[in-house]
Amino acid sequence: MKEVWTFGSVASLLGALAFFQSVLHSVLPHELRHVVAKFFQRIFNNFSAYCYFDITEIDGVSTNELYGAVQLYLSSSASVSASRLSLSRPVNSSNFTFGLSNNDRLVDSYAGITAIWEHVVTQRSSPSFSWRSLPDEKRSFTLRIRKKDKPLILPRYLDHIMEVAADIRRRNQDRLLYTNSRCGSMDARGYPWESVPFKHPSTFDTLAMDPIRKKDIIADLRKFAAGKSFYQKTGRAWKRGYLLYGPPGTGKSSMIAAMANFLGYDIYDLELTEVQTNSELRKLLMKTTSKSIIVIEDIDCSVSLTTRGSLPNPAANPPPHSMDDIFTSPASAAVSTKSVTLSGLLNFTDGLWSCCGSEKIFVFTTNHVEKLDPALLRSGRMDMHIHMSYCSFPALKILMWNYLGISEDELENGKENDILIRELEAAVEAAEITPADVSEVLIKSRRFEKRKAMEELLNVLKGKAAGRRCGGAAGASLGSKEAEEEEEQEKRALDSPKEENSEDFAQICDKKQGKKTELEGQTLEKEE
Ligand SMILES: Nc1ncnc2c1ncn2[C@@H]1O[C@H](COP(=O)(O)OP(=O)(O)OP(=O)(O)O)[C@@H](O)[C@H]1O
Ligand SMILES: [Mg+2]
Repeated sequence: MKEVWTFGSVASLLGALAFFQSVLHSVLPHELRHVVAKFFQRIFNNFSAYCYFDITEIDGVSTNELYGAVQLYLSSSASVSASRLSLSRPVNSSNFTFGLSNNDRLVDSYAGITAIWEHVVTQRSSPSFSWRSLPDEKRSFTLRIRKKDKPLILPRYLDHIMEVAADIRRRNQDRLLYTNSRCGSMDARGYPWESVPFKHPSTFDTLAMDPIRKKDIIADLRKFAAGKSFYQKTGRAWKRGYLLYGPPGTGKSSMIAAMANFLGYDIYDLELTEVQTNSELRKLLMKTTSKSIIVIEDIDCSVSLTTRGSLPNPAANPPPHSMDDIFTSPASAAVSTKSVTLSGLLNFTDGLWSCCGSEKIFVFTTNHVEKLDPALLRSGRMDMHIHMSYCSFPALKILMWNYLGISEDELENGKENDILIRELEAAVEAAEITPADVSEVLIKSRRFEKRKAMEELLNVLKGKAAGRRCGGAAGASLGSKEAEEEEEQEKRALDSPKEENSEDFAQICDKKQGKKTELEGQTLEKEE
């Protein structure tokens, strides 16, 4: 009886409210109704324990970055807790992203404080005049938190959301490879870089090199990526430089790809010959993002970088006649304002501008380390010098696994009883063959069964070693003990980057240059 009475009273109350509302609608004009509604809303807000923040998709006429970030951020918690989700796949991404459905809500918590998110979607009422076409729906997120919690979490919570969203975006999106091959021109948005999805499959697992050195590099990268507080505490810019040097085909580019895939960073492949001035170089740097690897390949071939802006001597340095002269003449490189100079490049890697953004890795590669200016190699600029050398047996084991599916254990354990494996080990060390050449042989012999493929490889390695021995006899200076010692000294100097190493390195270069001139002199004498 009580229930019927309650139901009856609620029904009559609702009826009275509807009647009252229709009377109000007919008596009060639209503007007055709006004022009354606003008044009641204000009273409600004053007495409510909550405050509300609307994050609209379009802020005026520009897209609101925070809306996109919240959408991504909520997608990470939405996938586990909500029952109805929206699904999307962004451009360049190979992953799906979950999202909060229209007019759904979700409870999140940050630092022990509860935040309630609602996704509000309404139809855009009247098509107002706009320079750009706006979507039919008006979308926004509303954040509801307790008024007393507002000062505790607000700026930090939003920063946290931006960070998480950037992380999700990076994980979902494939790496991007940027290039500046546009000759300094910009795109419609004033951006000097062009990008394509970066799909290089090289990883540290597939990279053939000395396993101990590889471990060192991985540890160094890991330390760098997790070193935010270290760099902050020590007042150092959060960046690191790697110099990769060695003969062609030893895996320098593959190493860069492996680094990018390991860290999840984008790559900026800087084509230095396309850059006309130092200021253009700086602009390019300013437009790179954090968490990226900036690569200059074959730095010795890019531009002449052997002088650091010394004063011009017109007699010794005649003015350049062609564009080629500008790039090839060291002095003109310093004099001309129309070229990148060594000091411009040093500023690029080390100056104040190099710190715009953070978490940046610079990688230079070269086949001729002796041609580089020691200033480029000093520690702090190029923190780690990595020698990519000819294929060793440990590297060969990795390639055998990559191409033939022969495991390291199989080779290591079989070595005692299997002469073929022992011969392979000796031959690969003697052959001085690059991993690229070994890869080619292995690709060709993949059609054979494993044993036959190994025999094929052994034949090639033996042939190469024999060829080297013959070649070595002709070029006596190459195989001499003195030359070996020199090479060893050079490696030592480069592998342990310290400030003094630049001097060691300079001495080595001078010595080498001296020896080269001496040899050239001898050859000339002989010819005469
Ligand atoms: N260390 C390596 N591990 C695995 N594969 C390698 C290695 N070195 C070379 N290769 C193979 O050889 C190809 C060429 O190697 P890569 O381009 O990395 O050499 P590079 O040192 O950059 O040569 P260059 O000096 O000519 O630029 C790669 O695609 C890869 O297949
Ligand atoms: Mg390369």
